[in-house]
Amino acid sequence: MHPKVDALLSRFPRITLIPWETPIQYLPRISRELGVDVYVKRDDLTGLGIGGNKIRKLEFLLGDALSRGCDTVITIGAVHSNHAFVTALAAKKLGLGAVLILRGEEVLKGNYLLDKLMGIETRIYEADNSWELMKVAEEVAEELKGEGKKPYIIPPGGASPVGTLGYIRGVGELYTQVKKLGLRIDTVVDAVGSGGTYAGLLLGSAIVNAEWSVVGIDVSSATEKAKERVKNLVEKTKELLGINVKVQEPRIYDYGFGAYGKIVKEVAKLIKSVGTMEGLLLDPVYTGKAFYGLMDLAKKGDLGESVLFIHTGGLPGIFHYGEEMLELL
Ligand SMILES: Cc1ncc(COP(=O)(O)O)c(CNC2(C(=O)O)CC2)c1O
Repeated sequence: MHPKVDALLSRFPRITLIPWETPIQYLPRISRELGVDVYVKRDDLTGLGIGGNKIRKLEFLLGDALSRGCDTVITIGAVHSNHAFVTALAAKKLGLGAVLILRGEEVLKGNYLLDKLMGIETRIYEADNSWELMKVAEEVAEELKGEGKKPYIIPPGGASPVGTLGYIRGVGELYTQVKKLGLRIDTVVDAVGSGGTYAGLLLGSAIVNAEWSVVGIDVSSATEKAKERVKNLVEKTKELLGINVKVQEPRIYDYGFGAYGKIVKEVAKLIKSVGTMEGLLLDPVYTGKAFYGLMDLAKKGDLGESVLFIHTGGLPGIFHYGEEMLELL
């Protein structure tokens, strides 16, 4: 771990949910095809349940919940939400209750099937985006308080200053690994949903004074909103940390193909080719679109000679949308 990051984060409650460092993997065939060195930080292997990027945030969010004596976690997402499932699973692992506030059609596939298999309480609502359901989360919290419980609300994607600490710590781990391996990384690339991961990568990279640039791939085709959310998160997290470091402007590109969750042929084909070329599985909602953007930008020469992709997980998305993807191939 990075001493400066460690010192900065040591005063915040954190529960260890990731018992190891996730590996960095080189992709020889993709690199040869692109003429750019492509590495992957395997944060799909964070280990709890389906793994993924959210576990890093949950170490601080659930650490905070426990330090406040909370006993029930409430969070929000789409029915296929990776974040919602792993949040509830981690809560249960820690002996906490969990209520998921989900939006969209109940389909017993992927993460929603996992929600049910694990006996997680889910409540389904109609909403165009997860943030609209924060009001419902507050109502559910009041209901639980009425039952004598101590609820803890986690916003969509864990996109709060406390959640953002997760990827500041993640950058500390990544930077130390890159130095130890003697790698030179020009650009780090990650998918942008709620913006918490990207905000943590930006702020963490500034704290360790990393040489690389950080690029976000917007998977929802709502890039200006994503930039605003990221900027706001960076500023609020700097306040939480009591620091005033200069952070690069968010560099976010739209590869949402028109809408969040839209399953498209280009991405389905890319998932197949990356899977068969490198044995690496991407998902159609987040990492498949993000990797598509990485390859497109790399071909244009926009990412330098050496790129590192943060694989943020999302495997259940293949099982939620697999039949739709198959029809496109
Ligand atoms: C596999 C995967 N990769 C990247 C992201 C984007 O992360 P951020 O939300 O931190 O921007 C998600 C998010 N998922 C959300 C969810 O509800 O699952 C928060 C949207 C993700 O699941």
